[in-house]
Amino acid sequence: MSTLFDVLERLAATIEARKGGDPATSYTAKLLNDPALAAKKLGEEAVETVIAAVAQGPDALASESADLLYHWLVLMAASDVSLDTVAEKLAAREGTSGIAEKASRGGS
Ligand SMILES: N=c1c2ncn([C@@H]3O[C@H](COP(=O)(O)OP(=O)(O)OP(=O)(O)O)[C@@H](O)[C@H]3O)c2ncn1[C@@H]1O[C@H](COP(=O)(O)O)[C@@H](O)[C@H]1O
Repeated sequence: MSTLFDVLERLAATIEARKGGDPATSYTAKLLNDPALAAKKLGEEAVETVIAAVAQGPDALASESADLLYHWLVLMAASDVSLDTVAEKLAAREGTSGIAEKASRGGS
């Protein structure tokens, strides 16, 4: 069975390969050609994920999460943000509690 990480890696490669593709035959290419549309779709999928979490149950939440991750990967590609850069940001935060980090910014 593929892990989430395996699937995301394959999906990211598929998305990358759609750059310059035909928007008439590839939904991914359509979004890659229009980063604002990709961002709008990600926002919609985020809202749908929240609704699934609070009102639709685990299976719907899993499906909406898959939509969310796909659209997030497309937005990263459309905006030329490498996944390695996101990984660096997360790695730099490892071991730092969100509560401590917020307090260091004067939050409560
Ligand atoms: N994982 C996905 C994936 N998840 C969701 N979607 C599409 O995302 C679109 C938007 O989802 P919505 O829930 O908003 O559906 P909708 O209401 O019909 O969309 P709108 O009318 O609002 O635009 C739908 O058309 C889904 O089919 C995806 N489209 C593609 N992929 C992957 O990307 C690959 C390449 O796709 P193409 O570039 O289209 O060949 C595919 O083989 C898949 O692996």
